[in-house]
Amino acid sequence: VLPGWFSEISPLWPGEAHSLKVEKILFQGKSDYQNVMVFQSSTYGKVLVLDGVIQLTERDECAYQEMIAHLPLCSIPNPKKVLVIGGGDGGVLREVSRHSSVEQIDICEIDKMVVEVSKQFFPDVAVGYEDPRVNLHIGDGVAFLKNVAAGTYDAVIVDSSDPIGPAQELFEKPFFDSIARALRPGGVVSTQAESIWLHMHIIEEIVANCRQIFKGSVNYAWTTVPTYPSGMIGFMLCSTEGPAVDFKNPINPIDADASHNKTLGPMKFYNSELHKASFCLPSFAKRVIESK
Ligand SMILES: NCCCCCc1nc2ccccc2[nH]1
Repeated sequence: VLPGWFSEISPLWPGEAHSLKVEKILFQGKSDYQNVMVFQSSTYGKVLVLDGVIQLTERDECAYQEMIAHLPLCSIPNPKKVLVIGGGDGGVLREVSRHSSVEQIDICEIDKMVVEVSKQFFPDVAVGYEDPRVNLHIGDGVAFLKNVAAGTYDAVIVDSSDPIGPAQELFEKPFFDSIARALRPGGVVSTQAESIWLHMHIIEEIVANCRQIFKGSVNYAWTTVPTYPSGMIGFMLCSTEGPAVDFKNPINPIDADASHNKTLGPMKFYNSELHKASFCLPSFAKRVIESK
């Protein structure tokens, strides 16, 4: 049989669809929250798809996981307590574990099937769960944050899917309020913040909410992910009132010699020059994001 093609048709990117050549479908399931599929692509390794939307491929996941984790953690001295909302594939955990100052990594993922499927088909991504500092909570991030004592975390990373489906609430103001409350003064948050090519209106709203809630700094950074429509995705990087955080100046380099970095191997994407460059925006985005 001729291998088929997977085309990513979604209301999130009307009129366009990125396609990948399929060698073999490895898993198809329906969890309590979404459809889950894994396929072997011809040129991007294995691919994780949730409700028809590509979440990661083995070939380019590094560009997303490394940036969403190191942009916040390399911007503050000595991060100790980190919370990941979403990120059930374990890739953000892998990257957070590279920071030897970190003592506790809590993760709250709503869909158990994503964790199990990642451990089965994406061992180099799910390796993050093997770190002894990781505590996995299966549940809704909104509810989880309500039970967190104020000022608990140095950093919160929201590795969500998109505002259509289970992650919808993770893009709304009350959720950002609960993050600000959970962070210490001068604490930082990094969230998946869509594409400036496709979602400028969503980003405009997110930025307006963040400016009301995070009284430290509010920045938008971006990375290039070939298998995401428009070839890129961005992040909100915000800090709460307190010790100033200059996201554009990475003050906390990763200890490359730390033991966990020896087992994980070198980073494939992030470096401090790219850290600085990732906050440079095209004019059409700058005038919306930096004026709000
Ligand atoms: N944790 C996975 C990150 C989000 C994956 C889904 C996705 N893919 C996208 C492509 C362009 C803009 C927003 C997108 N959102």
